[in-house]
Amino acid sequence: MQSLDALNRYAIPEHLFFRFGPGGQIFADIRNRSASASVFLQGAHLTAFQPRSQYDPLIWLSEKSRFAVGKSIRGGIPVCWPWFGPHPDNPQLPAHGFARTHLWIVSESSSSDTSTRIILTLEPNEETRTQWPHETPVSLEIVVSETLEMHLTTHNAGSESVVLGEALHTYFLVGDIQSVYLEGLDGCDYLDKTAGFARQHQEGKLTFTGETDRIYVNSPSDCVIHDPRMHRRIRISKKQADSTVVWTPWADKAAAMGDYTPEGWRQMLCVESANAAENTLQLSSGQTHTLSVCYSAEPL
Ligand SMILES: O=P(O)(O)OC[C@H]1O[C@@H](O)[C@H](O)[C@@H](O)[C@@H]1O
Repeated sequence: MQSLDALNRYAIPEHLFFRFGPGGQIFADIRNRSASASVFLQGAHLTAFQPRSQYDPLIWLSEKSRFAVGKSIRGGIPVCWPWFGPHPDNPQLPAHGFARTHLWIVSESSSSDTSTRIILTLEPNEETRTQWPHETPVSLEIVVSETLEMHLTTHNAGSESVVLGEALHTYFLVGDIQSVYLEGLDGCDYLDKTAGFARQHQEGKLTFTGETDRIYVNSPSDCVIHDPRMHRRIRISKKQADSTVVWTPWADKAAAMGDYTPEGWRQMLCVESANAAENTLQLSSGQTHTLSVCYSAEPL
């Protein structure tokens, strides 16, 4: 674990500070003329992002989120890696992989008045090798400006190819889940987890009237959340991410999860940029892959 002293090498006056947050966990506190953000070292987990032009944050964080060692934070942008959902062969291993519950290290930072960049890295270690016996260092570059950019890069430094699943599991803040709609998935097939992974076909825009849990495959286009209550659209532009996971738990599931307030689920929608299901990657020895996403808000 990097000490606060070691981390302070990457601090930048006026733009990037390292602080202790809830649960005694260290996070990067980022601010510049365009935006502010928080990124926890456990999981390289961004928990807040707000452009200064916006009255409200773009990213949702549960008021009941746990901030505990080895527990994923509810909300923000968990990094699902190196598998998405349950492990393909071993149900004992944690859902969505281990990257979101391990400590990452900070390896670079830079800033101008309007844009701050931080890179966090997770190297293979004794603990990760018990779950994933592969030499695949991973890094997450985060650029905080009027937009939020994320680049998740995996390098296969081992001698054999690996099968990799991944997602930036982004929780967006919305005015009311029942009044938003999502565009960008028209014509795509999806696997519906609420119906035993039945394969379905999307026609038109997506609205929300109950629990929704879908992996849209072969869906590289921009997705746009239209939010009349917040008078904005959120655009999600991705590269090298062929799947889009759309998830909202609704009341009963949220209540069963233990880290939602009773009404919290109404104000979130997950649109996850992923390589999952049939878009899972095969990374050959020596190969590097980067999944990139840019999030921006536009007035309605
Ligand atoms: O509770 P977790 O592990 O953070 O997962 C939340 C949700 O994440 C979504 O990506 C999955 O499709 C859902 O099935 C899952 O419930």
